[in-house]
Amino acid sequence: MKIDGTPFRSIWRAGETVRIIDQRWLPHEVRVVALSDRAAFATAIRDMWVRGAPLIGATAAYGMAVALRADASDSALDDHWQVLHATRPTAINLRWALDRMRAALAPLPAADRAAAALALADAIADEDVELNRQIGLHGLALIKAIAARKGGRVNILTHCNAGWPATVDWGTATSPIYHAHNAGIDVHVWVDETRPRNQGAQITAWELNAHGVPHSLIVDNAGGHLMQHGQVDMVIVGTDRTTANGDVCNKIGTYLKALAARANGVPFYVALPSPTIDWRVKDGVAEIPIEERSPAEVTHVQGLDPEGRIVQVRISPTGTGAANPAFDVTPATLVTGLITERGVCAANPSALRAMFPDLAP
Ligand SMILES: CSC[C@@H](O)[C@@H](O)C(=O)COP(=O)(O)O
Repeated sequence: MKIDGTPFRSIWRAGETVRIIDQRWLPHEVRVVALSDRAAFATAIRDMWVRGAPLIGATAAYGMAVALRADASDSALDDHWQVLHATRPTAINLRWALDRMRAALAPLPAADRAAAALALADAIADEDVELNRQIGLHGLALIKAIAARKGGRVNILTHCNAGWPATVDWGTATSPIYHAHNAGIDVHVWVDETRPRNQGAQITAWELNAHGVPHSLIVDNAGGHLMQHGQVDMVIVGTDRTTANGDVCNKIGTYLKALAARANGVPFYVALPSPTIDWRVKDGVAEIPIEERSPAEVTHVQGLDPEGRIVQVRISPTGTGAANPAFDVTPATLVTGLITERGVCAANPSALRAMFPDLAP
């Protein structure tokens, strides 16, 4: 997508150098940084310079490629896998990308691994762009149908940032929105701010603004009220891990939106590329590891001060503790449909298996 008229991806290569947008500074500054060794890649994923399930996967792939330049032995291949895999626990794309890299590289002579790894990381990044573009086309059909039925503006609620900065390009939840907007459909997006880190306020609002998509920022608790008053036509969110049964794990608060959507008859869609499916997991609530992040993300908020400095401000009493589970699981029964690169399917095991017979074990 474009920033001030210039096309950008969230991660890219200039020669041998891998660059990212350091998302900690959005929306106030577009800061581009180069990641030059394994430690830098691990820090960038763990400390959320990059975030969003598909981008975490692509970054890990490039991290493996850069790490292999320093040491491409068999034991190093496993060690790079371990270090990069330990960065964040919930998004399955991380493991998917690292497993794919290791499986392709292990049979090669050590001397050939680094170059092959870079080419494979490029392929993973390019594939992600295409998967998300396809998701957009399938989601577009859903939005078109609502626009035709309703005969006016389509109001879509989204949570967190499942936009282009969470992927390599297009986004998952935002791809149908961009496609609809580009096709001339009048779409308006309710953007949940998404406490505690405010990915909605900081990143989704920024990218929709940059592309000229009408949107309104809302506090996380406003969605139910808007649904009760007929102001939400559909919900589209992303996911960090989707089980073989169709449960979806996404940013904390997604589950409450799904409950409110069900109570108000609002369709609740989840957009995902197939690498986000964890075929080994059936029961999302019981089996998906939920990342617990720093209490400081809850007790403080980050923003720009009048002098233009990014600062953290305490909002709770000193001494008050905080819990910070970063994700929750929405059971498949609350999901209207899964928007994948191959089409829209029901969130149940047989529909998922029928959509991906070649991937399901
Ligand atoms: C297309 S991204 C889907 C999800 O990864 C996204 O909704 C999300 O929850 C991101 O969480 P984050 O903690 O910012 O990495």
